[in-house]
Amino acid sequence: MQLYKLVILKIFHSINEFVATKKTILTLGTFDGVHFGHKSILNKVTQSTLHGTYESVVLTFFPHPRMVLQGKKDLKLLNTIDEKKELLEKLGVENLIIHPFDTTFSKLSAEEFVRDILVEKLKIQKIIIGYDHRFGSNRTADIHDLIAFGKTYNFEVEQISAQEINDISVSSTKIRNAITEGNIDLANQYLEYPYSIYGEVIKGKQLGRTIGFPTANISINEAYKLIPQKGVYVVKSIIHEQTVYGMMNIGNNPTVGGDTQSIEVHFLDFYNDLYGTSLKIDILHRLRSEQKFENITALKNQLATDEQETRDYFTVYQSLNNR
Ligand SMILES: Cc1cc2nc3c(=O)[nH]c(=O)nc-3n(C[C@H](O)[C@H](O)[C@H](O)COP(=O)(O)O)c2cc1C
Ligand SMILES: Nc1ncnc2c1ncn2[C@@H]1O[C@H](COP(=O)(O)OP(=O)(O)O)[C@@H](O)[C@H]1O
Repeated sequence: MQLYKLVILKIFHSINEFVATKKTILTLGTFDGVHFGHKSILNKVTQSTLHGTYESVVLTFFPHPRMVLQGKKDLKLLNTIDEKKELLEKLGVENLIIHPFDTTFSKLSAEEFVRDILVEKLKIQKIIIGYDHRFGSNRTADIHDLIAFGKTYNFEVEQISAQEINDISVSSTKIRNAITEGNIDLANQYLEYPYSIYGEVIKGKQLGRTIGFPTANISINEAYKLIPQKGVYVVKSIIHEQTVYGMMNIGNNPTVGGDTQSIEVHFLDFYNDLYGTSLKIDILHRLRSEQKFENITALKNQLATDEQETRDYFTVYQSLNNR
């Protein structure tokens, strides 16, 4: 049985901010999605610190090294930093260091990184890391070097096997691809939680209310957040502590001549003003692709059908979740 310690995750925005009070058990990585594969590594870290002799640390970099070193500004990720914080806290991680990756940092030699950062600053007792991890400027050092440094500087290295690494990288990519293709059910299976978006409700064209389907237009702050394929989805949210169900469209609203992409949710049996509210929207299931209708009446008819399908979905969903 897996034991968990209730922790409040401490966040550090740089390695320099972190002050170790005990020796640490550390892992290093992006952990995009914090899916089932990542959880097996993170559980190794938290289980090793369960008895309080050591403290757990996850070291991650933001911006993502690929954004900095390869100029990949269009890199899209499953989790925003805030989402990742929440997911790591649930797993019982005690410390998260989000270090700003920059070119100066990337120029540290392997030995400087190990000696000055891992040993001196982060006080590692053990590092849990993939067998293929490379580090130091130009990625010169590998796991064998790390094990050798461990003997010099007195820390343990626990390797994650090729099989486990393969599962993890395949699934992060698989989940991103599934979401890009609109296959949200598959993505959610891999994630073991519903993929979600988070943003503020902003003003739209004020058209929704005139056709009987007001929609909260969601504005997402993080340009790097992966948005699912255009289309209509069944969603769930919590508004003022109440669970609300809804249907969401991601698209350009071609029927009303839209050219920019919007994300809008019509909540069922809900009648309040939401402008300025921040909402987390859990995306549960895809209903259909976005279509250009002949006229507004045809769009309205389709929305009524979508509403019925959404209600049917939640009838089954509730009976499964109340068992
Ligand atoms: C569940 C749902 C499905 C939708 N599907 C379509 C669609 O297939 N084609 C389309 O042009 N617009 C679609 N819309 C968008 C409507 O055109 C949009 O809600 C309306 O233009 C109101 O926009 P507003 O909130 O900016 O006033 C959909 C909206 C919702 C909530
Ligand atoms: N059931 C509902 N679902 C979504 N928004 C609702 C609902 N009822 C009221 N609202 C409010 O109405 C607004 C949407 O109305 P709408 O006419 O579509 O305007 P806009 O184009 O500005 O989104 C939402 O932002 C929210 O404040």
